[in-house]
Amino acid sequence: MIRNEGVRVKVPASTANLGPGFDTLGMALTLYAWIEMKPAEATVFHLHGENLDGLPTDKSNLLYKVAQSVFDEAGVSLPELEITMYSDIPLTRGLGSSASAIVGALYAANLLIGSPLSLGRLFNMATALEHHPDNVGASLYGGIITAVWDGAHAEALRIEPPEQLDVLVAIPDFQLSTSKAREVLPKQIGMSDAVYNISRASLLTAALTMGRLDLIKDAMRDRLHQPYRASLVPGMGRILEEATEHGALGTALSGAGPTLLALVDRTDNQGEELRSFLLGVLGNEGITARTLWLKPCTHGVTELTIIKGSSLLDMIKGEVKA
Ligand SMILES: Nc1ncnc2c1ncn2[C@@H]1O[C@H](COP(=O)(O)OP(=O)(O)OP(=O)(O)O)[C@@H](O)[C@H]1O
Ligand SMILES: N[C@@H](CCO)C(=O)O
Repeated sequence: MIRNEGVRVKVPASTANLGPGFDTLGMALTLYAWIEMKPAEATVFHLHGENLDGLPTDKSNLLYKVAQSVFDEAGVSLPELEITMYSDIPLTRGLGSSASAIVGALYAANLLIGSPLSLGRLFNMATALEHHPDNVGASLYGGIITAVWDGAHAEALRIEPPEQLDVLVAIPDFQLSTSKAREVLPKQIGMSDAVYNISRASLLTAALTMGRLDLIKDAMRDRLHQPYRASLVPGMGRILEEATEHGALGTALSGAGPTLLALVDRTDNQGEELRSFLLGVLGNEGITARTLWLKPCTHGVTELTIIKGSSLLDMIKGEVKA
């Protein structure tokens, strides 16, 4: 059943590699992208907002290719689409823009043909495309995600985020592609670093599940990727070492960076000191950045009801954006 009137979805951004959980622990964030998809006579794109500047507006666009992979998987032919997107998620900054685009397009395309594919199947397809189950799992299911991927099959469990948890992100004014940030990683690591991370990833998962925010400081530390990526984000080393003295529960490089993320308990913290610390350290390195206060997003990608006569942009203007 093809829904000729089209479909609209809202998909959250995500942070991956939460602390020691490299390629494993992710969290959805209250920062969003919106996608509308309709069958059309000829393929056309409407990309709105500065975050989508420069992306292709033809069939080479990721959204189009992802939608076609859903139709192929379901045995449906729908070669021409009208795709509209608006995004508040900055591109190539470590906030999962590619994962949210993939998850949003998979979910919208599946809705458009009557939802023949299960969420689990969409999760597998998304992971095969993105290779990082923590990013796509968070955008798909919401909350905190612990995920594994063996190259063919992805599994994830969702953890409800502790209510008092807030997230402060400092987003530098430069882009850092995931592929470039992966090039600096070693091919092999030593047993002591493996144990260092596995123990902390386990502790962090349990601490977040049980609301033990006091354990985050020790549990957030990492030796698998952050030390190697420190030179790509000047100031990061100091932020990771010292932010807990300025009100953070713990800090991490968000995804492949360059965004830095701090978990915060706002019930006993006003946050301004931490914000100034992050901006000050980056500023000393000559890096301009902006900060956003976010929350963990408790829901994943969702369908929005289309009100006749109201465009996607009208609908977004009516929402309070993060
Ligand atoms: N809406 C979109 N439409 C088409 N392509 C997109 C869209 N969003 C992201 N992309 C593609 O994904 C690339 C960014 O992916 P990359 O993995 O490097 O960064 P990220 O997903 O923003 O951050 P991270 O994966 O570290 O969290 C963009 O350069 C672009 O090619
Ligand atoms: N886990 C990936 C993040 C991609 O979003 C990396 O750090 O390379």
